[in-house]
Amino acid sequence: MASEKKTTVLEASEVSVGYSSKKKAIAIAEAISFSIAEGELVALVGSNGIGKSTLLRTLAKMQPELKGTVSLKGKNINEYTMLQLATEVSIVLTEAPASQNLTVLELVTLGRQPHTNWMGSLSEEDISIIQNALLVTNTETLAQRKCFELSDGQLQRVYIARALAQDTPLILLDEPTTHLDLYHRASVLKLLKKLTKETKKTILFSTHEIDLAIQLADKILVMTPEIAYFDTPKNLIEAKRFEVLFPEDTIQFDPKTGRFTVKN
Ligand SMILES: Nc1ncnc2c1ncn2[C@@H]1O[C@H](COP(=O)(O)OP(=O)(O)OP(=O)(O)O)[C@@H](O)[C@H]1O
Repeated sequence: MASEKKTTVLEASEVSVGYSSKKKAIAIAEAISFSIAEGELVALVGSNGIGKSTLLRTLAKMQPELKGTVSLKGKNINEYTMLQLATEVSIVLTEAPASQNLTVLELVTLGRQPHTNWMGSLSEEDISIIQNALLVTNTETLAQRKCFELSDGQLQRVYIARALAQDTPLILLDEPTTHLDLYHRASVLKLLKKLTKETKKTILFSTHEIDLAIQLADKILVMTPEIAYFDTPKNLIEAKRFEVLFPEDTIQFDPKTGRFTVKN
């Protein structure tokens, strides 16, 4: 049987990311290339400060790329207006938002903004999408609670619900499992996996949970100071790409278990 050709959703070609001041541009990570297909769950891993958040913000056009091209469904992201982009990409960042005073329902409803008319009134379809976002993230019982009352794990699910309410084909998440215990880390990642498989959404998330990413992600983008590797977990393990992530005198990667251990 011929294998189904998947549509490419997000592509980066020789992209450099970083920050520019008046005088000069400072590149944080360079020559990043990858191609992510519809329905794929992709993890972005690398040590602290390597540039994961900077890359995610660049992919969402929140800051310009320094070099190279980011394409969304075959079109350069710079050719999209911000409103067009808001119907294609949602991004969940780690910073605590100013919106903690909202109820869960209000925050998730905000996700519909790019789709509603200028008065912001909700159609039946909007309401049904919001209900579904609450349902699949298991947050419907929290709907009337204020966001500041929630635990980190509950809040993380609410942010995912808001991204789902935005109903974009591509979702970018910056460290969705920070501050969560092992059970909730695994549940959030399993939820992301389920969404990619059941709704064909494409999800790229940054994480320090490399062990879990190896088990759950279809592909992984491994950022190292020299180069970014992009492949399936199996191929990356075989090519020994995880060994270079941390100083080997402290942390060792075991290719048999796909886990890191502390070296005594
Ligand atoms: N607004 C900014 N201006 C200049 N440099 C910045 C800015 N924001 C971040 N940086 C620098 O860019 C580098 C990459 O930061 P970034 O937050 O992208 O890393 P990260 O891989 O997400 O790290 P972590 O795993 O710790 O969250 C860091 O050296 C950081 O100090």
